[in-house]
Order: sequence, then structure tokens, then C-alpha cells
Amino acid sequence: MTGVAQRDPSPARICVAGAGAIGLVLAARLAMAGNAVTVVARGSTLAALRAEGIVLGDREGSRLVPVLAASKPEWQPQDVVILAAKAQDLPAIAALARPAIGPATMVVPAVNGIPWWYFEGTGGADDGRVIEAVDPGGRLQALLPAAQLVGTATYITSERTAPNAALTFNPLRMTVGPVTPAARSGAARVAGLLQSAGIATQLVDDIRTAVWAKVIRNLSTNPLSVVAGATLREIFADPLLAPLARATIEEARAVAAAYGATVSMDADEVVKLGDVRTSMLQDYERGRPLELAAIGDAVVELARHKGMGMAHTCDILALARFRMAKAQALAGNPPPLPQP
Ligand SMILES: NC(=O)C1=CN([C@@H]2O[C@H](COP(=O)(O)OP(=O)(O)OC[C@H]3O[C@@H](n4cnc5c(N)ncnc54)[C@H](OP(=O)(O)O)[C@@H]3O)[C@@H](O)[C@H]2O)C=CC1
Ligand SMILES: CC(C)(CO)C(=O)C(=O)O
Repeated sequence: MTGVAQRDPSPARICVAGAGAIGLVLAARLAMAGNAVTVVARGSTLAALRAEGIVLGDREGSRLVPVLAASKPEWQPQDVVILAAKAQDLPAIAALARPAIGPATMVVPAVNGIPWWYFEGTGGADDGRVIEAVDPGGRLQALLPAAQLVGTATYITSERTAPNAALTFNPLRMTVGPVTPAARSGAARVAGLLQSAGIATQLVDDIRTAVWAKVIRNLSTNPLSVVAGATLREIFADPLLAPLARATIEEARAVAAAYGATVSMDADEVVKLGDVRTSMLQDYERGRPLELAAIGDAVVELARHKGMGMAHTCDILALARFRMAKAQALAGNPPPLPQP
């Protein structure tokens, strides 16, 4: 099944829960392709979506895309529910979107980091194991049916420029695959919808290896982008930052390998993305919580489970936490002491 997804132009009912940088791009592209898209949003975002729709700027130009917007879905179950929030907001947004999930709905978290579902249906001693860093107490595991999950790795670089506006200037790419064999045909349908929406989509059997590849990219760039205030290009082009990023890559690759995933990462490809500010740097600059648990702590948790250390990674995560705490203290908003 692994390969470029077949386009699927038959329209679907799609809920995109989370109207940020990624949710706006996905919702707009899927609506432009003829799907019935409802966006779950709140506050000024909800108001702007209702008044104007989505303002999408991408390589094809800038346009206004009308969508339905709601504070919570009260309609019939959807064909697809996309969860597009920061990992730490997933339990809240998943609970909000739950009424839109029927027995045939495919649930697609478009979220960075090690996903809570990583050990769902894997067999062996770890089958169903909860990753405490991303799903303390197994709340997400209990809320979202594993058989309906489609995993993703999102290679879209996007910045939110207004409550209802997103700007993305690199090619739109995603990888999707079933979390368990029961989701195989659903994953193919989701991949086809994305492909028809102009998002170059790879459909893979082994979504866990694809997730590792993306996590390694995020772990080596996102926290460091906060520590140094650097863009993706700067990280790998800078003689001081590049070795730090590479040390993190090697530590994370070793952990991935311990879980059976062989991953390589081409730093030149990342440099080519240009002066992209990672989603974590965007959050830092807006004083928002950082996604360090899913992108960092979860990998360290998995490493420890195999008796492995990640010295460089832990240092960079600590520095990113310090920088965030310091910025919040300077802004007169001291956070609770950050916990690793
Ligand atoms: N931005 C990027 O370039 C990339 C991001 N990613 C990943 O994609 C995921 C989404 O990131 P991104 O789009 O950047 O994040 P954003 O912070 O831009 O968007 C998240 C959205 O979720 C909304 N949200 C959160 N909780 C709730 C809630 N309870 N009810 C309603 N809305 C809620 C937020 O609303 P509000 O604004 O009101 O808080 C916000 O609009 C993350 O895991 C990120 O790491 C992956 C690839 C690239
Ligand atoms: C931009 C990108 C793709 C980093 O590699 C990303 O995932 C993020 O910003 O979180």
C-alpha cells in the first residue's frame, strides 16, 4: 500500500478541530476541493471565520475560502475528523470533537511529537502502553477509538498571520497511514482526500517510522529554535548550532532504532525550507505553552524505557524550558516551576 496516494475527488464531510496555522491550511484546501468542511474554533478565531472565512496564502496565491465554523460540533458524525491542535491541547479538543466521531469516522490527529497511540495494536509486551508524557492517565486512549485512527506526519510549514489567516510558502506535504490494520481503507480514503486537495500525500503501511522521521526533525529543530531564536535554515547553516542539532538527531535516531525504526535525516533538505520559524518558536514569541512534552519528553521517556540516555537532548530541552520561564517572568507572568 505504500506510495503516492490516489486522488479521491468524492466529497466528504470533514470537521477540522483547531483553527491554527495547520488547521486553517488543511480546512481551506479541503474546502476548496469541494468537501463540506466545518471548523471548530473559539473566541476571535470563531468570529473571524464566521464573518470572513479562511484567508489562505500559499504558493498558488492568496484567497478567501468560506467554511462553516462552530464552537462545538452538534451535527451528524463526519466522515473525517482532523485534530489540529498542539499536543497538550489534544484532550480538550478531542473531547469537543467527540460528538462528530461516529463508528465510521476516521480520526486524523495532525499533531507533532510522539503520538499517544504509538503502542496501540503493536502486539508484544508494549501493546497498548500509555506514554505518560503525552497521555497522562490514558485519557486520549480512552476517548478515541484506536481502530479509527489515521496517523500523520505533517510537512507543512505554516504561520498564522491573523485569527483566520494562515501563510504557507513551501510545498504542502503529508504522510498518512493506519494506526491499526482496521484503519487501512480509511487511511487510503483520507490520503486520497488530501491528495485531491493539493497536498502531496504519501500513504504508508508503517506510519510509526514516518512519525519517528518527523519527530527527529522536530526534536532537532524546534527546541533549539527557541533557545537560539533561529530559523530552520539558520540552525543547519550555523557552525555553532548545526553540531547541536546533529547530536540530537543521532540520539533520537538511536532511540527510533531501538523501537525498530530506521530513519535518516537530510539536513540540506531542511536548509532548503528557508527561514521558517518553527511552530515552537512561534509559540515562544507569543508567550504560549511549548510543545516540549510530545516532541521532547516523550522521546526521553521511550529512551529510558529501553535503558538509554539522551544527554544532549535533555540539555537542550532544559534550556528551552529555562528560556520560556525567563520570558514569562520578564513579562510579569511567572509560570509554575517547569518540570522535565
Ligand atoms: N505551524 C507549523 O508550521 C507546523 C505545525 N505542526 C504541528 O501541528 C499541530 C498544530 O500546530 P499549529 O497549527 O501550528 O498550532 P496553533 O497553535 O497555530 O493552532 C492550534 C489551534 O487549536 C486551537 N485550540 C486549542 N485548544 C482548543 C480548544 N479547547 N477549543 C478550540 N480551539 C482550540 C487554538 O485556538 P486558540 O488560537 O484560540 O488558542 C489554535 O487555533 C502541532 O502539533 C504542531 O506542532 C506540524 C507541522 C508544521
Ligand atoms: C516547520 C516544521 C516542519 C519543522 O521541521 C514543523 O513541524 C514545525 O514547525 O513544528
